[in-house]
Amino acid sequence: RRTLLVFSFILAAALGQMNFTGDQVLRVLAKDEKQLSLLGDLEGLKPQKVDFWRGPARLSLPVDMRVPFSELKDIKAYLESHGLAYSIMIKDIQVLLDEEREAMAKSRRLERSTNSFSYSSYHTLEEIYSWIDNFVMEHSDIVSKIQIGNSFENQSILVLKFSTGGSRHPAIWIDTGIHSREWITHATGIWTANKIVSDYGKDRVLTDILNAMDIFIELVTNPDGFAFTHSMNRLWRKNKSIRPGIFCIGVDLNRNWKSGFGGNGSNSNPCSETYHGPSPQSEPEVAAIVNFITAHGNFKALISIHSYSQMLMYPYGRSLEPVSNQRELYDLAKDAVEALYKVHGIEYIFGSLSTTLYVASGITVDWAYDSGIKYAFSFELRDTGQYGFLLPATQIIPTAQETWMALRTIMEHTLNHPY
Ligand SMILES: CC(C)C[C@H](C(=O)O)[C@H](C)S
Ligand SMILES: [Zn+2]
Ligand SMILES: [Zn+2]
Repeated sequence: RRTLLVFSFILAAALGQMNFTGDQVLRVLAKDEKQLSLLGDLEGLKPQKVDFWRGPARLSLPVDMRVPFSELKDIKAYLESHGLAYSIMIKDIQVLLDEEREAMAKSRRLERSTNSFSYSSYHTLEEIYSWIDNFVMEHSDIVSKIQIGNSFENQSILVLKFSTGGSRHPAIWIDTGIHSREWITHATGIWTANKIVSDYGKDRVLTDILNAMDIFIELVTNPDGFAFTHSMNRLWRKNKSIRPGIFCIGVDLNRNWKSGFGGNGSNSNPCSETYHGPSPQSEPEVAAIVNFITAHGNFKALISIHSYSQMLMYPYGRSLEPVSNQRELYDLAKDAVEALYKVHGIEYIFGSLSTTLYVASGITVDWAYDSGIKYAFSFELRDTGQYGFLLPATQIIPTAQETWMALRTIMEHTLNHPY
């Protein structure tokens, strides 16, 4: 077994999988705005000096940043010279990556021998796409698969439709994996899809929802980036688009939407992790969703799932100005996080995006809200930084179970408050 493990690492190394040995995630607490902007100055440098896992937001929120081993000395000197206090959240990224890969290899062997899909493991793009085909075949009475477009690298972009009939039921949209490194979100989406077909006809609330509304789930919203996190760079966030004369790859798909495009909290530097792209909906992965939701014309709720931080937020991200139904969204978010807390005691904070996290422009939920979808939410799943994007697979099912109760609360409210 050890030899197999060693072999797979050698193979991965040979195939070019990036190595993060010695990389650390530092947690920095800025004392004042000056210090916060000093951190911001580290963003988008080439070669990359730091990779923000939780970007500079507000003074009360810590900044988490991965520092490549080669930059550690300089960055720590930079922080100390400016009196920026920091702690080491993760002292060697590669250790966690090795554990993650080992868990996946073990699970894959088990899945092969039992010919069953493990909902408590992470999977590759191919494994998820073949799960989708089996899942749709097994539950063809209620689930169908729709291809809404192709990614930049020509992967098909797939959406699961859950419907009990009717021509144009009011609909609910859920997307996971728009940021490819946020692996817990795809895994949560897959478990949620299975939960819907398992509970329909048993859970009164879900049955009422599905008898009156359709649910659409896009599990791999950034397929190119997701494939890249398996093949080359586990911490890749953006899509994989390339353009002549631009020397960094990828656009942040959560900054490429029309609403507030190019505003504060998005970056015009193509090397930045929050690069908004050349124009709104320039990315096929975003354009596919815009076209699909606009053509359907009857979506009543949209939920875009990210990680990490344990937050439930609603528009706006682009400005501090409250949306018209702010009170309702606040109360609904409160109900949802209470339902989530009851499952495993996990605490979420909630509120509008710009006031709870940071100002971010060109984001999914602002576009949804401005398109008339009054119930628009963005989740940040577990955890709060101990593992960050490298959340162990043992937490997949607990995370999905608690998230389901919040999703169900939002969907129930949407059903009971037609507009
Ligand atoms: C809704 C937004 C602001 C979520 C955030 C991001 O896209 O930066 C995630 C934490 S990655
Ligand atoms: Zn994200
Ligand atoms: Zn209500």
